[in-house]
Amino acid sequence: MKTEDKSNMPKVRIAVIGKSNVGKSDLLYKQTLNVNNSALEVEIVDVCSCDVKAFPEEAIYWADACVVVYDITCRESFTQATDMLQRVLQLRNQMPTVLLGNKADLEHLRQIEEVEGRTVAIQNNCQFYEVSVAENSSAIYSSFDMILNECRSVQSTQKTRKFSVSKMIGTLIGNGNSKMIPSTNQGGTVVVCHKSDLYKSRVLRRRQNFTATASL
Ligand SMILES: Nc1nc2c(ncn2[C@@H]2O[C@H](COP(=O)(O)OP(=O)(O)OP(=O)(O)O)[C@@H](O)[C@H]2O)c(=O)[nH]1
Repeated sequence: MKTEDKSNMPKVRIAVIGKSNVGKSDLLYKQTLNVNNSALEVEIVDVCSCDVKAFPEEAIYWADACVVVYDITCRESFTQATDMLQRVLQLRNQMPTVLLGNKADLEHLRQIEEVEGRTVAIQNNCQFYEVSVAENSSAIYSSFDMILNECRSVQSTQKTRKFSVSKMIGTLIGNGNSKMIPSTNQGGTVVVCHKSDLYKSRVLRRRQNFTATASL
């Protein structure tokens, strides 16, 4: 793909968080996305094992969406995921978020019933899936499709709002002629502060240039 094409591509940044050993890295390496034919650049940060004490706040501000992972065979990972989910939504209550219960292939070792995960997700108003990265379950793809679609719908709402703000400012400064006012945020009417300005890479491993296609 040409560089200029890529620079115009919508971008989605996803933070993946959860206790150590729940399968975050495997989830990312195996992930491929292919929904319809609209290009979307996806940047994923695998936030190395973290807990609420060392909560990756910067990554949450940087991201457009968050995936919280636990291991269905480990009660502690579920407790941590629950705390982390609440913390994420305290910081960014409108952020598209999904709770994933991984290692669903290890049914005989299960410590967390599916209904427990689903209940926490409902209480926090986020999506929930049980998946098995080992078995490459289709729920992995459904969860990422869902989160990308949610992000793109948020982004398109934001674009509409920016356009409206430009027009409103034009009206306020007494210039009703839309030809004289930039209809986009170029030309200094609206300053966009990128979340990446808030982001520091110190505590994170970045997976860049992860390109996917998605719907909308
Ligand atoms: N049975 C089974 N094992 C899995 C699954 N997903 C990951 N694993 C295994 O779980 C272990 C931990 O996976 P990682 O991807 O390294 O976990 P992580 O969350 O990135 O761990 P940290 O890097 O310590 O944060 C590895 O041995 C994986 O092979 C799964 O769906 N089922």
